[in-house]
Amino acid sequence: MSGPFPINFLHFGWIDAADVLLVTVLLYQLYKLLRGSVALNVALGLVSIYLIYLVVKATGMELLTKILGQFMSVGVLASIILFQQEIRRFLLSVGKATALERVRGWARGRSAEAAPLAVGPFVEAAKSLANKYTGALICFAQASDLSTFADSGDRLDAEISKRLLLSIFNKTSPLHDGAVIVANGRILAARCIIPVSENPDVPASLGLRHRAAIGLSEVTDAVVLVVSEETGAISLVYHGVLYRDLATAELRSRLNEWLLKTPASTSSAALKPEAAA
Ligand SMILES: Nc1ncnc2c1ncn2[C@@H]1O[C@H](COP(=O)(O)OP(=O)(O)OP(=O)(O)O)[C@@H](O)[C@H]1O
Repeated sequence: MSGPFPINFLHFGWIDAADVLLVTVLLYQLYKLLRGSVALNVALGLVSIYLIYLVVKATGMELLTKILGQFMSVGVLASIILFQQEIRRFLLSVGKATALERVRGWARGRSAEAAPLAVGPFVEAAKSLANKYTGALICFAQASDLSTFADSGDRLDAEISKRLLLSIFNKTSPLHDGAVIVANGRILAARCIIPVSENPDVPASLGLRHRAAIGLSEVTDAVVLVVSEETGAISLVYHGVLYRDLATAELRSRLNEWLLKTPASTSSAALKPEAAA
């Protein structure tokens, strides 16, 4: 095949160029996913063993080739087990990027018009919780399906009310630990476990509650509200970006803008997003 790069002994065509480009993009995405986590070191270890295997095979060292060959034959299975968290996050981010997920969200009737969400109870509850230094984590589902995370907790499927939110996050409540998931204008579940961000750029001062909020927003389009137990600060996280220490008006404005798609009021222009990603 004649191609753009005629090398005497190689037939390097446009398809090969596209192939190399796609593999490069894939490897870069994998690197971005693993960067900063121990999984990157494990992956580098596996790649090194594979390279050694290729060298010993080419040089004809039979015994070592056999031993490493056995190792490589279970390598795919071992990688799936070792990297299950990373593979899950990768697949979630691929799914999130596809238009299909939006269509699914539309089909579930989750559009703002189909199920208008009253942000008032959340704003009021966040204010009360913050005043009492009670921690809270509330995830608002949009197009991405959060039912897997809801399954990790206790299903409620309850009507939204400030009183219920305060009861859930009350420190003596058996439901207060973990996250509340809100979907289709209902409180879907409480005590849910959501993915924790492994982004090394997240400030060390932020604990697990904030890291979990950032983590979920990295792999879904959910909006996450966090009330800090330590400082009483109210924050929002959206698409991996943390908006810290919000005043009530700013909180309401952002929730309206992101969940109900109504334009932000002028007060929200004062927001200083703190990049967490
Ligand atoms: N993966 C997770 N999914 C859901 N909830 C979580 C997760 N990780 C931590 N949490 C919640 O966060 C609480 C721990 O918060 P921690 O003090 O570590 O975080 P923080 O960000 O410093 O918050 P705060 O400012 O409120 O102290 C846990 O008790 C639990 O309720």
